[in-house]
Amino acid sequence: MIQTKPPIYTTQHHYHKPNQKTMNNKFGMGDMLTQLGSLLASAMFVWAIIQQYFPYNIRNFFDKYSQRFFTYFYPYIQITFNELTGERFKRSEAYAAIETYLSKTSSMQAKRLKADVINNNTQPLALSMDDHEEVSDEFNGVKVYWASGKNIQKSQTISYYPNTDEKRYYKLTFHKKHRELIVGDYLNHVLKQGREIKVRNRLRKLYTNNGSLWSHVVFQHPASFQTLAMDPFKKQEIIDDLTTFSTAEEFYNRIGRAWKRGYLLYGPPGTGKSTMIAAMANFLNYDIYDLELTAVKDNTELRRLLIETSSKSIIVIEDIDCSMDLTGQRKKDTKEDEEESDNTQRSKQQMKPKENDSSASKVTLSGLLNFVDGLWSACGGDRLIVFTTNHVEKLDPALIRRGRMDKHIELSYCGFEAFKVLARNYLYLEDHVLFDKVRELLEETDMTPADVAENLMPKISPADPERCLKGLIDALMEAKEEAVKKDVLAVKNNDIKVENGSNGTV
Ligand SMILES: Nc1ncnc2c1ncn2[C@@H]1O[C@H](COP(=O)(O)OP(=O)(O)OP(=O)(O)O)[C@@H](O)[C@H]1O
Repeated sequence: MIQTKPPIYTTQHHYHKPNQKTMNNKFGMGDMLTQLGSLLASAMFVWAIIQQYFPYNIRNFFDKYSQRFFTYFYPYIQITFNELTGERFKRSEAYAAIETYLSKTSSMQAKRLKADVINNNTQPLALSMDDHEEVSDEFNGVKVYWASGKNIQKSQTISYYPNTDEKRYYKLTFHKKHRELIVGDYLNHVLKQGREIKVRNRLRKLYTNNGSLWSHVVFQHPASFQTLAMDPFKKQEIIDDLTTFSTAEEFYNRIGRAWKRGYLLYGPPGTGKSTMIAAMANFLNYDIYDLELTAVKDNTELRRLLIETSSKSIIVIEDIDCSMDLTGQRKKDTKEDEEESDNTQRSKQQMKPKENDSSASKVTLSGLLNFVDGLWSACGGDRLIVFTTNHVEKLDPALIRRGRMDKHIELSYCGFEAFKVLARNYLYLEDHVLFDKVRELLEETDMTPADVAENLMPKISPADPERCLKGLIDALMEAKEEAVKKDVLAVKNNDIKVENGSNGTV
């Protein structure tokens, strides 16, 4: 289908001369129409002169009436997408998606381009067309035109926002007979493609909250599922689950559920819970929102923070049992519980705000449940929420029931398969005569992947794998002896309690 370029009229200082041939074809070849065409062309010429040389208020006056006049004859439809929207002049998501979508076309067609560094390894520069440029695009054989523009408004007020007097926009022009296709399928295509390219190109961010405000740094963590030491079957199951989730937008729409998934990661300290979150973010190409609940004043602040999170992100609440009072359950903690908790747990408890502290967080379990179930679900886009804990048994069952925390993953002490991953990563070793000894010891004693990794860390350069393995074996034997000593001591203490008339339970 041959389509000619439409005459684009805008309220800007630039003017695209109409194509006379196009106009004649459109309205027939009769004399009268030819004359009408010339009249129209003359009118447009006068209008262009006014735009170029007349002061703002006169231009404004002419704009108002000329727009009405041209609309009558003009067979094209225009849609404007402004860059800044809303009260707080937030950058419009549609504008950003269009800019990204047009980047490739702009770099081929536009004469003046803008470049921005995106620090992406594969594509370091993002190109977009400069103001008052125009490019064409084709969709299902239909040609459309994108023009970039800028309105400069003389504002009387002092604004806190930078350059709010300059209002950029993209204007899409297409023939009115294609209205349905362009307004529906084409625009969906542009926004979807734009978002996808943006996600692929973006620098991912790690957000942390200071009270009710998010601040971010660039997220660059090298962890991946390849480097994560855990049982390969379990690992594959998680990878499959994430892949299914991230590509299931239509499925979630069809079954009428929000596109969300909750993960509960639990296990002793140093078993890789934080490392797994980083691997998940790298795998899915998602941002991370590391939510510090103890810094959140109340449920309202929590709601605000969560509403501000973007799609394609993982919202993480680490050590959930230490971050909040779980419906009074913690208040009922027995003395024994306190004795039981290990040093790490105790130090984390110290970080927890005191109950009579006026600055203490008033976020409640019900506030958190509301967020997991309702408010958060109302925000569009895909999001994962991940809770981590060292003490899964202390969590309120309501918080972690399926539907809220869909997948419960236990990260445990290092097994032989996990050790093999670490040996491959740290020492480039697939096999070694000492592996059997390591396997035997790992079956007999508990050592976290963090400790195993530390023992495999080469201490000299170039690395001596055998020396590292021997170091690990020594450490495992030491841990085994410690465990035996602890057991003996525990049995002795129990015996003493029994002698004193107590069966050891309080
Ligand atoms: N499964 C694992 N695979 C690879 N490395 C691991 C694994 N577990 C721990 N490590 C190593 O140990 C370090 C500490 O692990 P990580 O912080 O992920 O543990 P964690 O379970 O989140 O601990 P905590 O509960 O104390 O926060 C990591 O930097 C990583 O190098």
